[in-house]
Amino acid sequence: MIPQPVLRTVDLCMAFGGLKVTQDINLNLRPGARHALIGPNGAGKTTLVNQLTGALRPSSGSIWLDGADITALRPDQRVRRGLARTFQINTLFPRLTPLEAVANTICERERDHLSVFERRLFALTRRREQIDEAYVLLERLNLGPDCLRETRELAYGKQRLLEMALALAVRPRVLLLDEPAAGVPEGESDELFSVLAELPDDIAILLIEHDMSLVFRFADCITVLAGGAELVTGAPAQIAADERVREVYLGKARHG
Ligand SMILES: Nc1ncnc2c1ncn2[C@@H]1O[C@H](COP(=O)(O)OP(=O)(O)OP(=O)(O)O)[C@@H](O)[C@H]1O
Repeated sequence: MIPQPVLRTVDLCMAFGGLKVTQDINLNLRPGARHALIGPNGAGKTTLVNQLTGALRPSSGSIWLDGADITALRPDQRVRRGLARTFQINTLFPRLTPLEAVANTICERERDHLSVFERRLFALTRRREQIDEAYVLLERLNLGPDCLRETRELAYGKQRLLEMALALAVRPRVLLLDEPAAGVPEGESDELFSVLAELPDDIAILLIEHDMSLVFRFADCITVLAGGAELVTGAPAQIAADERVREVYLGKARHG
């Protein structure tokens, strides 16, 4: 039996004035998917991701997470339901250590499930468990040795890994990775790929990325956007062999 999609869009459309930037997008991510979203500059990838996260309200169509319509939910409500993202632009607190940042996020996640009375007690506990969980997560992302340094001292690639750790700390069902390789020096990109390859199997991942070598190594399914519309969705081999994709995208890709 084919599993139900964990994330689904139905005829999603977005227009800025007369400009249609997202046109009838029907995206399906099954649990554990490794799905990439590619397309030339201006194809509408960021606009689509912003609708998925709730930063932008679609003009029409709907977004479904685990069978529930989340189209009208705020970004924070979507995160609580298991939809997490990383950002293209670094949004970290420079003076916190990775351990503090991730442990704080884990505490927030735990507090969400508590009553007001329980929250007051939670504030009094020592939070050893959350710190241990944060450390295990940081180790998994190769950040163990850096976990007590201030974030601003970390190499750029390490900061991108920390963004991923923060998104994983909310225990998402779906993780949106918005150009994780952007700005990462070549020497650090292999580490990024090995971390991506080790992410938990039960999390569905939507990767938006210009680095074609990363996309084709990572994804088991690729959607190509062109002019705001879905050109084709398929397995990497199918996408690589598609003449239309070559024409609209691969020939012009920045890193392709
Ligand atoms: N707020 C806005 N108002 C008007 N037009 C917009 C707005 N945001 C995006 N656009 C337009 O929508 C189109 C798609 O932009 P978008 O940033 O989503 O593409 P992209 O595929 O993410 O591009 P890139 O790969 O360069 O990041 C572009 O033509 C852009 O100029």
